Formats: sequence, structure tokens, C-alpha cells
Amino acid sequence: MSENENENETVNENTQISSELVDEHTSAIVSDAIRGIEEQREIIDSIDDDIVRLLARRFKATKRVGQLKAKAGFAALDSARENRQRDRLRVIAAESGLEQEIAEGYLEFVVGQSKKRHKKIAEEGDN
Ligand SMILES: O=C(O)C(=O)C[C@]1(C(=O)O)C=C[C@@H](O)C=C1
Repeated sequence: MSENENENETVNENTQISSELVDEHTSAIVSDAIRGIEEQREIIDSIDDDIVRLLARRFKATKRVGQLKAKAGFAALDSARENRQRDRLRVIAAESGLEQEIAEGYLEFVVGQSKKRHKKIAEEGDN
């Protein structure tokens, strides 16, 4: 075996060792990622469960408001109230590190849904 071939073999061995290390490193990253994602998904599921339960409570309360508004002949929309809600949630979002866009989108969604239901109650009665 020439000196050159010997050297090549050493280079190949080193390359093999380093590619095994890379494989181990990569699979550690992948298994850490899978474990980390599963942990976060448990947190996400538990938060989603809470949010849906809280939304059910919120919509029960707004349904009652809708019934009272319909009975008294008040409009579904109360823009002064919505402005106060927006201001309040803006502060809470800032304090808790939530993007304003998310807090605003949330408020727009829930208030929009409750106004839709208020109008339905006013037109069709309680249900
Ligand atoms: O507080 C009211 O007057 C409601 O009708 C509830 C609600 C809401 O979903 O929070 C819905 C519509 C109004 O424009 C403002 C707020």
C-alpha cells in the first residue's frame, strides 16, 4: 500500500467518524424537537380547552345582554363600550406581551359574533 493510499484511508475513517457524529447530533436535534413540540402541544390543548369553556361563559353573558337589549329596544351595537373594551385589552395585551393585532382580532371576532346573535334575538326572539 502506497503512502498515499494509507493517507486516504485515514481521511476516509475520519470522514466516517465525523459523519457519524453529525448523524448523532442531527438525531438529537430531531428527538429534542419532537419532545419539545409534544410538550408545547399539551400546553396548547389545555389552553384551548380553557378558552372554549371561557367563550361559552362569555357567549352566555352576551346572550343575556342581547335579550335585555331586544326587550328594551336598544341597538346591538354600543360603540362607546367597544372603545372601552379595546382600550382595556390593549393595556392587558401590552402587559402580557401579546401582539396588539391578536388582542384586537380577538375582540373584533367575539364582539362581531355577539352582535350577530343580538340582531337575531331582536328579529326572531329568544331561541
Ligand atoms: O356590552 C354590550 O353592550 C354588549 O352588547 C356586548 C358586546 C360584547 O360582545 O362584548 C357586544 C356588542 C356591543 O357593541 C358591545 C359589547
